[in-house]
Amino acid sequence: MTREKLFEQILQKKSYLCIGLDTDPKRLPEHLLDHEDPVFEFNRQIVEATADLCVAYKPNIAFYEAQGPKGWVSLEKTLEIIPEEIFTIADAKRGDIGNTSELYARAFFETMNFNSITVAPYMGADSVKPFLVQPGRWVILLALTSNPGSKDFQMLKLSDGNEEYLFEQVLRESANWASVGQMMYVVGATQGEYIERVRAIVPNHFLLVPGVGAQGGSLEEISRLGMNQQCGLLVNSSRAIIYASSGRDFAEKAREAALEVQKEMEQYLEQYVMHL
Ligand SMILES: O=C(O)c1cc(=O)[nH]c(=O)n1[C@@H]1O[C@H](COP(=O)(O)O)[C@@H](O)[C@H]1O
Repeated sequence: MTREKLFEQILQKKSYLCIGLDTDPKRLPEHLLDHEDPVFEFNRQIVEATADLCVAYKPNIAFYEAQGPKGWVSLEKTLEIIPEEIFTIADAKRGDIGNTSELYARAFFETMNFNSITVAPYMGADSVKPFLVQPGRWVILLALTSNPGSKDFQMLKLSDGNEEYLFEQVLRESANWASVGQMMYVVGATQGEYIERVRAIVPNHFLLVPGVGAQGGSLEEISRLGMNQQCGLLVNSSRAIIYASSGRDFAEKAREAALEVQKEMEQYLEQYVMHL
């Protein structure tokens, strides 16, 4: 998908919500357990209830892999029922030596038809470039993650006299690997105080922002400090939406939770993005 198409969808839906399909078989509503593929049935109903409110879905691959072959089947079936205009993210956090990354790219972009994949930058340019060979397929590179451990490496100060954090060097260097039409960055919503430093280096890139909802990040802060002229944000929420209820009304409650976020996003789009 092109950046223009993504922005078009954001304007049309007045939303930059990404819903995380982190579907844990242990958290499925009981009445779904009789279905042949309960995980798929759960996803199907979530997608049906929320597709007009979000612009992206992000299945976290761990939730599917953990179930072995049947998990991959649930994932493929889920991908097939996501409407074509919606951006899809394989949250797989991959990256390896070149020829291995090529196979990861084939797995998620050819065997499966994802628009994008999350990739770890630690192994450097040659581990990321194999994901960038097809136009319209995106790399979403981990820059400043939402978890407490982000301090362990990403926040280390480099000893080159510039007083930069390691995550800033990751942004600066990797911005040369692809255009703004093929690269996005993960920046946690819990990292609001650093968002201006991120935008100083990558003003035009889209950022995938997880960490609102269950992890407590502020949608208002990330929107105010992180938006650019093309919105430039995809804000993910997983548990707070898909597990809004554990009963028969789970899809309806997921819709209500998504609608609440979308309404707030509509306000920020009007306030901060001039195009509306
Ligand atoms: O790459 C990610 O999506 C990601 C990066 C990060 O820094 N923090 C983070 O929480 N995530 C993912 O975003 C989702 C957050 O889920 P909730 O906390 O339930 O909204 C999970 O799938 C995480 O794996």
